[in-house]
Amino acid sequence: MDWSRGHAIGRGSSATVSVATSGSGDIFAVKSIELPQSEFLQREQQFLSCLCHPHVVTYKGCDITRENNTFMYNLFMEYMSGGTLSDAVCDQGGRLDEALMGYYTSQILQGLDYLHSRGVVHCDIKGRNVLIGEKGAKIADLGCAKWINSVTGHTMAAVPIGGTPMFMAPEVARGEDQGFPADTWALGCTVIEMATGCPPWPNVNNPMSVLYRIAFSGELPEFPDFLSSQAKDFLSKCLRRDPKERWTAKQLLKHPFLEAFVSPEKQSQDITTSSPTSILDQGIWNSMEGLEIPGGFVNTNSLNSPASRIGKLSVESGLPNWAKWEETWITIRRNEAVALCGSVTALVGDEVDGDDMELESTVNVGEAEEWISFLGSNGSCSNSCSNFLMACTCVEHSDVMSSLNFERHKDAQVL
Ligand SMILES: Nc1ncnc2c1ncn2[C@@H]1O[C@H](COP(=O)(O)OP(=O)(O)OP(=O)(O)O)[C@@H](O)[C@H]1O
Repeated sequence: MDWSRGHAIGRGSSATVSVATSGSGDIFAVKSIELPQSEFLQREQQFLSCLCHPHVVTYKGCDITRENNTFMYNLFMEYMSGGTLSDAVCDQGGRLDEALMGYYTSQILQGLDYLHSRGVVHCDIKGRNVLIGEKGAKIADLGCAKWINSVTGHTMAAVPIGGTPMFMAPEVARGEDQGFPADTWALGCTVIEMATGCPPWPNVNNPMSVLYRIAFSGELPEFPDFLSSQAKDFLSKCLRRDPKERWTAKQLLKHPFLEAFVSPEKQSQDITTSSPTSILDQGIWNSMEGLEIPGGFVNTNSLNSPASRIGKLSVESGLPNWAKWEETWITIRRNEAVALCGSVTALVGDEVDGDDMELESTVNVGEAEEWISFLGSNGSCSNSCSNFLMACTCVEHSDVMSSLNFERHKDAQVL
């Protein structure tokens, strides 16, 4: 396909996303990375290319280009003009109206139900991986996704655990399993993000403590007080520590919190709405005006009210922006995990030879000390993968990427 790259619209931990135009004038999004580092993007391509659903971002092809003497791997997708769900929350003053939360939640769930019915676990559901477009929310970024064997219920290959620590389910944080229920947990966390503009564990600023808390504390994220009882009940069905007790996407679609948004007639009401070009377009709100929801009706005036604008300004003017903070976290990828696992084992083992000391000195010293004291108080890293997960997620992305030589450690074994 003949196409040209436009300006960058987003950057993730692995790739850059730009607007692009085809020879025939169609606009789409292209996610690109240098070919030698494109393993994860190619993985995403393998998933996206066999999926097709109104609430999963649409695949449009892929190619390899040569730009400035560099080979680039490019993945084409539909362009989602409204940005991410996290951006939408921020734009609305750091908190979405409950009706809008229900609207987006039902759409994410429809996408999730489809993925699960095709044997795919997304593994990284969060506001930043949900994109907003003309017809509402679509699930994006399948870079961490996995196939589940429908007979055994386990992943098809021994794929290491991935995702974003704040949104990880307890069994994932412990390194035990990452199946469909892990997506349900992450969805519950995303609902909290929509309701509060904050991460599900807002008062913990040490990533290692967050993972420890998720894995072993027995606690649940706090449900926002101001939510309706139906919204809280919905959260209680997503956020159950035992994955077997969590509701499936199909069950959740029937929950009263979402009733107004997923019944066939309301769905067709959604589909026949005019097509706003972004989350800020009045059309999307107008289409929901007066829509009956549990506990009342959608009042879209509140979305553009002075209170909402002041809220937005207050966020812009310096209240904590957790999304920015979150950018410093690692999304655990296979190679990084293998490399870091080796590193952490070396750090906590008693056989710290010269080589390992050299490695230790490349890690942020304060955090390395935290690893050691944490791992020291929780047994040897070699007992399970979970401790390594905690350790590697406590390192800031920039520190790790710039200082650790992954090549050197790629032969380290996942324990
Ligand atoms: N189809 C799209 N349309 C519009 N913007 C997009 C699209 N895909 C991605 N973006 C933007 O690019 C950003 C990065 O995309 P994405 O999350 O897929 O990259 P990534 O490298 O996989 O990120 P991560 O750090 O989550 O692994 C998104 O947060 C979003 O702002």
